[in-house]
Amino acid sequence: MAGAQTLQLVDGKGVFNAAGLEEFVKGIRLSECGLSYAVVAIMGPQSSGKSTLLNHLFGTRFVEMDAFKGRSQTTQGVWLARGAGIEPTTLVMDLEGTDGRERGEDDTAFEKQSSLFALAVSDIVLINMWCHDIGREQAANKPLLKTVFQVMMRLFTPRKTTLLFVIRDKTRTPIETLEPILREDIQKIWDTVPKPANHQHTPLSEFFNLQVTSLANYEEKEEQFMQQVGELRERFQNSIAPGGLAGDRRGAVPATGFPFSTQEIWRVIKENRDLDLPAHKVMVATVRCEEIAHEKLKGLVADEEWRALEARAKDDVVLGFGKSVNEVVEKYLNAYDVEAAFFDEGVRTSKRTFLMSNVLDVLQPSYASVIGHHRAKALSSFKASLDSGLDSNSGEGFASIVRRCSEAVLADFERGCADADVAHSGWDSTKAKEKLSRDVAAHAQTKRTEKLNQLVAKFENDLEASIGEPTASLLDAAAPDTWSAISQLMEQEVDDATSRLSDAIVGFEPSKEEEAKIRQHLSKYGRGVVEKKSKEEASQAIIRMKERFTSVFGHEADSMPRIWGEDHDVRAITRDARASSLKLLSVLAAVRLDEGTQKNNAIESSLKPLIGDGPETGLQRTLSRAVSTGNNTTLAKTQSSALHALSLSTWPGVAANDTLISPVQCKSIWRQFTAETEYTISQAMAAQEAAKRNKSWLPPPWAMMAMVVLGFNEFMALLRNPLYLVLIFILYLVGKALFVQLDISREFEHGVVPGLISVSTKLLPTVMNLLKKLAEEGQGVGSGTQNNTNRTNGTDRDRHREMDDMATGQSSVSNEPQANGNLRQRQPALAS
Ligand SMILES: Nc1nc2c(ncn2[C@@H]2O[C@H](COP(=O)(O)OP(=O)(O)OP(=O)(O)O)[C@@H](O)[C@H]2O)c(=O)[nH]1
Repeated sequence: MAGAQTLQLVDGKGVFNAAGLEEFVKGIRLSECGLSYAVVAIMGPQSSGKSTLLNHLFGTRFVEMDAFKGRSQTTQGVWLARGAGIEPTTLVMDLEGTDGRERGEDDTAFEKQSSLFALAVSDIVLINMWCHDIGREQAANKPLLKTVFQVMMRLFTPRKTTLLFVIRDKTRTPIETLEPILREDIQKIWDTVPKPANHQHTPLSEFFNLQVTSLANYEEKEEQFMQQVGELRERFQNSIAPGGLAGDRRGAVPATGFPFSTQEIWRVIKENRDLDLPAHKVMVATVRCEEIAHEKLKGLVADEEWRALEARAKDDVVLGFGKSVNEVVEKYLNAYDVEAAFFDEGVRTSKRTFLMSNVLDVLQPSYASVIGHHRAKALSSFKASLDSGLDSNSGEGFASIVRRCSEAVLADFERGCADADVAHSGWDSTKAKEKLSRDVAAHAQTKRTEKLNQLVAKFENDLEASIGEPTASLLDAAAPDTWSAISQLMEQEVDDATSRLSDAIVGFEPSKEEEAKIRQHLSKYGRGVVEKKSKEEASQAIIRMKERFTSVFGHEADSMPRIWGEDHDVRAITRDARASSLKLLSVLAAVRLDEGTQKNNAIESSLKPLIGDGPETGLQRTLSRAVSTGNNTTLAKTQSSALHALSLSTWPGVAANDTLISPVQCKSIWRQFTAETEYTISQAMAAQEAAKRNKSWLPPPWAMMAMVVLGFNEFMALLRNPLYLVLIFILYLVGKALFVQLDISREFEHGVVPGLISVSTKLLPTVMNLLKKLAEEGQGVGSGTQNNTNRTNGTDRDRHREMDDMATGQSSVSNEPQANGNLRQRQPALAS
């Protein structure tokens, strides 16, 4: 039924074709028109040639009644088409006739509804009327006009719609005569229409712009009709321009809101409610602006440029982020502005704000991500520049490097934030900057602590070296002022170290408290080194004591090895050696860095009675007797009470944590020491006895005389036969060799019987060995090599040395290493 550009907007049953309208609007691209479009509607009696007029006037294709079928209703509901060749875009609405017989009296309601709809939507309403009805009381258009004026009151605000009365089938009466009569008729009708109180005195001209035109009979004077229609058509060109047919129109709805607006108007009309056009306009603006805002937001979210920015922002800093984002946002805001330009300003602005807020919601995560990347980058840049500053050894202080680097990265970060700034967002990077500052400060603090610790550790190592070994050496010397010397050494080294450390930490700009704390730590550390070294030495007290004992016992005053002779007083030497070891024990017993000498003397005095203590060995008993048989008989009592004091676990006047070896432990160590050194003493005594024996190897003079007298014949026989001499010499050599090989003097050190037994067991193997050596030497004589000579020389040298040993009577006891070896071998056995 409809042509290509014709739409049944409201059907005969009053159903609004919203989907069709959307399609229609899209098809004619109405949304691009803004406010530059006009809406024209036609009202009038049924079959009064409305459709015919519109089709000729606007080039539309509304269905016309077939002239040969008689006058009956052809148009039902409301139809819509676009006027062809009319600028600006003109929408034309053909309404159902107002007095149609087909609908009967009940349909008057639809007449009212469609009339109200046409008045609310249109800028120009054509009132089609027969020329012969003008001035007639029963004219067909009178009820129509009444209806128009009545419903107009329900629009609240006049739109200043142009009512163009088109007088059809114009007679010979000139229009100039007809028009006043028509206006008079219209005024009469207006006056009779009941009005609300606020419009009681409102003139008709306030609501309508009345225009009148006439047309010749289309059926009879078609040519004239066509000419007049052509002239009338010209009046619709630029109809909305000032002075045009709709130049005075008010409250036009922007083109993009037209479909929604018309639909809403029809809905309100159908619900038989009053149509508040201003409120409707705001409502349409609200809905449409919101739609446009959503549309633009959707466009931005899907925008390729934005999506690329968003993807990059996730991974890294995006240079020029703010600028790029602003360009994208600007594009969509401008589009919104263009589309929403003709809607109510208040609504438009508020929805723009709403759009911007939603846009910012979309942008915010990416912005936050970019700022986060800038922050992370700034922090790592700070770390790198700090490390490089510290490694450069430029002489710049730590605090100064930190200041320089942090200022640089914070400035960089601020530039990054400015670069990422999104216009109108109001986003503040202060918090991010504060967090960066905190992170930078935390890292600097960590680094500072690390560097300070390294520095302090270096000084600790220095102290360890400068105090540790000297302390050990001083303790080993066990002089009377050992502890005051150690204390002095410690203070001196700590003072030196703290002074150097103070210079070294200047660059860290430490507070006075911090510096004092570091100095205190170093001082404490120095003391700790002494204590540690002392503990180490104390743990080896028994070894040190034995070394000391061996050293004193086995060496003369001039440090030469002692060769035990008859004139040596073993007891006195033993007492001296033990006293020396006891002194060492007293030094190692406790740390005495404060008033060391006094405490040292007190401990030494407490330990002195131990000289008489020890296991009840033969030697010990001898030594005890030596002490107890002295002139002072009260010595034993004094020693007894002193020994009781040695049963305590701490030294008087010495703090528990300064105690290295408790009195009880001292007692135990001493007991072990005396037991383990006993063998050395007995060895010395044995050596002394042997020396005595060696000295008296010649027979008595009477025996020598007897030998001369009784052996005179043998002596003479020897003189007569020198071969005996050679034989004797050979026997001497063999005997001497056996003497050396068997180490006869040593074997007999422990008595004659053990010596004989030992020598008898070794004799045969030694003789065999000697013979073997002689045989080997006999074979080697012919070759006469240098090696043999050397070996012989070597053997001679050994022999000479052995003979020298025999001559000097040096014993194994005087050989210190051997003695120590024997001592060590026997320690476990003694201890057990
Ligand atoms: N007398 C006269 N008849 C006309 C004129 N114009 C059209 N007609 C005839 O009137 C009849 C109805 O024409 P339409 O244009 O269909 O009239 P309408 O008002 O649109 O009819 P509905 O849509 O049914 O209300 C047709 O037979 C036309 O030829 C005219 O100017 N004068």
